[in-house]
Amino acid sequence: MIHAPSLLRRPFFSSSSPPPPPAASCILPPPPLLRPHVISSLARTPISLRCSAADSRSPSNREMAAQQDPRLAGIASAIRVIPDFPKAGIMFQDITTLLLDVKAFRDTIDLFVDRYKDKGISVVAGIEARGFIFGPPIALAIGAKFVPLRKPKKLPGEVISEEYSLEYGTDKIEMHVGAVEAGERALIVDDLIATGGTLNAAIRLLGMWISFNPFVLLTFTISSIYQGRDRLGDKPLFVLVQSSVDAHDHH
Ligand SMILES: O=P(O)(O)OC[C@H]1O[C@H](OP(=O)(O)OP(=O)(O)O)[C@H](O)[C@@H]1O
Ligand SMILES: Nc1ncnc2[nH]cnc12
Repeated sequence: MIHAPSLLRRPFFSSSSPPPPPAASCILPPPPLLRPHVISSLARTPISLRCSAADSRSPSNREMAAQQDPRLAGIASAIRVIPDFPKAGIMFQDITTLLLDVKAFRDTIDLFVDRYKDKGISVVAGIEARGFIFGPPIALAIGAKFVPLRKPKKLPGEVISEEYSLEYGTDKIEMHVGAVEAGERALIVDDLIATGGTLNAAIRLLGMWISFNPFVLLTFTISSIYQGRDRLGDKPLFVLVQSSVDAHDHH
């Protein structure tokens, strides 16, 4: 069971040196609770999920911003939540339903592109597997190359590797040597942060080649973002929507 009630009241966005927020991201909010889909067997039951955004911490500002950008509600509601997958106690945030919703998918990409275009970003690094879905369209739209951060033994060339622990297991990601060069400005893309282990490993990989903090972004996250966010230290983190689910709210 996931319990983090006190943490849930904390700001979920942290950065001591965030990227300059463009207009769209400034107005992105953790607004009033929204309703994503929760699927248990064939039944859909709503649980709470909040739209969120970058660096706004004032509830009034956030609520105001939420009203200004209705796309977040559509994105949040397009993410399906499946309790106890792949094991008991995990509230699995399923973005495959978002991909079926053309508007929500497009809005997701557009929000990130609006935020990160014209920031001199030359590398978008996507984390396998779901970062491969969201990263390439963002990379193309902002004029950056795409670098896949892959699970072990998938890349044929010389690689550098980082191990990390997951919410439900351990893993490793690898990157081709030479895919990025010193001085490049990178954006790391994934769909979710839970413990933050994956994202931290990605940052360490990129950090071997890029001297400054890479920007990182997620399409949505779960309640344990607070732990994951803390593990990121002062790295800029951009989250579109945030769930505040309790693992057994649905029961
Ligand atoms: O913050 P963390 O605790 O590290 O967890 C987040 C990671 O877990 C998921 O990927 P997963 O490893 O399940 O791989 P997949 O995308 O191939 O399913 C998700 O897409 C993130 O990459
Ligand atoms: N709760 C969750 N939903 C989807 N992917 C995950 N990866 C780690 N935790 C996850």
